[in-house]
Amino acid sequence: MQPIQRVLGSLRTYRWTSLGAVVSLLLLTLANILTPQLFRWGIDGGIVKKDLQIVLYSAAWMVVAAIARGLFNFGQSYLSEAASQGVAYDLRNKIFSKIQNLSFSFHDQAQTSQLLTRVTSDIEQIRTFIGTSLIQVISGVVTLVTIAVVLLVMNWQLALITLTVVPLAGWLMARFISRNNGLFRQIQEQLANLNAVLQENLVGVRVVKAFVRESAERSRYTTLNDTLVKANMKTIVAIRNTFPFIFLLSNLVTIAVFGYGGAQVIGNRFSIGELVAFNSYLVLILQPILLIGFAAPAIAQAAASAERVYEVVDAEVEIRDRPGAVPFDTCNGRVTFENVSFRYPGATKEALKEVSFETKPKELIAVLGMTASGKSTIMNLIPRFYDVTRGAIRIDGRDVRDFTLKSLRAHIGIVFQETTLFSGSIRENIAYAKPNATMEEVIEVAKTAQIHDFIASLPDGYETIVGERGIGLSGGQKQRIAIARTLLTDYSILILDDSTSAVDAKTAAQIQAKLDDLMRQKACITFVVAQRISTVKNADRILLIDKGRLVAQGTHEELMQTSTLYGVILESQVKQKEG
Ligand SMILES: Nc1ncnc2c1ncn2[C@@H]1O[C@H](COP(=O)(O)OP(=O)(O)OP(=O)(O)O)[C@@H](O)[C@H]1O
Repeated sequence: MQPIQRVLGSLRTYRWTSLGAVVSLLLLTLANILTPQLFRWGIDGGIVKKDLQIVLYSAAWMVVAAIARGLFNFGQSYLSEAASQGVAYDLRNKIFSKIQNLSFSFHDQAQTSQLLTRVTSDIEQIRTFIGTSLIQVISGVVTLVTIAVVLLVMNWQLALITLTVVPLAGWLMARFISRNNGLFRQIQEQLANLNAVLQENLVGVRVVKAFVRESAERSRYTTLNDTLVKANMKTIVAIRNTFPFIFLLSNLVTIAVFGYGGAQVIGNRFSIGELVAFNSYLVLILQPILLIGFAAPAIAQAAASAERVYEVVDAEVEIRDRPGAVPFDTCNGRVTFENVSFRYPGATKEALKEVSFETKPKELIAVLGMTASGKSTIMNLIPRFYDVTRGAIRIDGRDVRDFTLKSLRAHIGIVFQETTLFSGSIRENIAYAKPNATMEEVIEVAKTAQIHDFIASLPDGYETIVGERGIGLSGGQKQRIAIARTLLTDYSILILDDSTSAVDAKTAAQIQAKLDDLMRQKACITFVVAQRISTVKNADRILLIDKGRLVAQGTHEELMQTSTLYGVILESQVKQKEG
């Protein structure tokens, strides 16, 4: 379906509001068209015949028409605004919940600034289209047709002279739009580019400063800003090249109407009042052409915006519940990777190749390997952030794809490698997945994550507000809050993906010691992507990953004996520690 048609279709939800807007618009047009007729009546029946009563009557009716115009104008703009706000509201909610549902693979490929533009400025374009451009076009067409009919009925010869302005002005407008359509699109794109640079700089302000790239970034922004101003100036020039001709045309037609109409008045074939009314219609008839002309590029922009918005709304949710999926409620701790191979969407190489292992209940599994060997990828497959390309992952013998996604993820507590905190208090951040948690519960997990003492030392304690990216906290503090947040969930499988990398070795060991007890009590199985020897030594089993393959597994002592790679990794870490 064409995007614009779809936008119009979404007005169905607001059918009565939209209908009200159109009815108000028709009444407004009627009031507009009646006014010159009242003038005609006042002049011909009143002024010419020296009948004061008719003059007063016509003046009174003109007041009524003016009030009606004001009312219908308000009604039309209020109702069309309400309908457009409603459609924008629905679209914003729809795209937001879609973004929430879309799989990791979508977010891997989508650019944040692009998504932001879709949710904000693209939806705004659609709203302007419904609230303004659409009404302009309907109003323009209705006014044009009605005035044309009225003029033809009043005096067909004069009407034909007057109406010549319509195709000529229409042609000039069409030429203006076709010549400048690319320019309008270019302006939109340049605005988007400018916003992208702004967003990048806001997010990466620290990097910019650290690399002393302020002036380079400033000149990048200024260059784009210049281009935008130049493009905007081009439209002004284009407008200057077109619109004076349209006004000239209208003046010429006014003169022609005055000359030809005047002659007809002298010949008593036409009244003065009719001539005045004709002239008023001439002014009225130009308006819709200009309005339709200006609405055209806005409609083209709205169509492009709608296409981008619907692209996200229609994007396929790759990871979803299978028919007949069952809830995941109990876990006995047997996680099986069965010849698992995985390739990231769009990637050329497999990130995991034929990985097979099986865990035993209550095991603490450490996953170790060189950087980019595939450790996080293994972790990502268990909660189905991605689905395996080949093979299967089972929990207690059942394929993870047979569980409902919601229940599966609700029972997997994961601490990501990169920490994201939300704006709000520390308490809110820790209780993110369990907003009704008691203060005791929050404090308990904070103690386990070795962050309670720090939080308690803050003037506002747990109510301290952290910025959208956790500004004001060190990397290690953020990581520990993230651990506390996960510990408060209803996990039975716990995944810690290098989650203490920014915490010092001593604190990490304390967290580990506390976690060991907890994990063994509460989790049926724990995976730790680890770099530290202490973690690895404590593990019941170590999975050694190299270039996407599981190359060895066993306890620390076993691997020390059997794996050269393990020796190499450990040695590098010992050196790192000593260093
Ligand atoms: N979202 C993604 N899209 C495409 N390729 C990816 C994606 N994430 C990771 N990869 C690739 O998959 C491979 C394994 O990455 P993974 O993050 O699993 O490694 P890792 O062992 O956890 O590394 P590190 O220790 O550096 O965190 C890498 O080659 C990486 O480039």
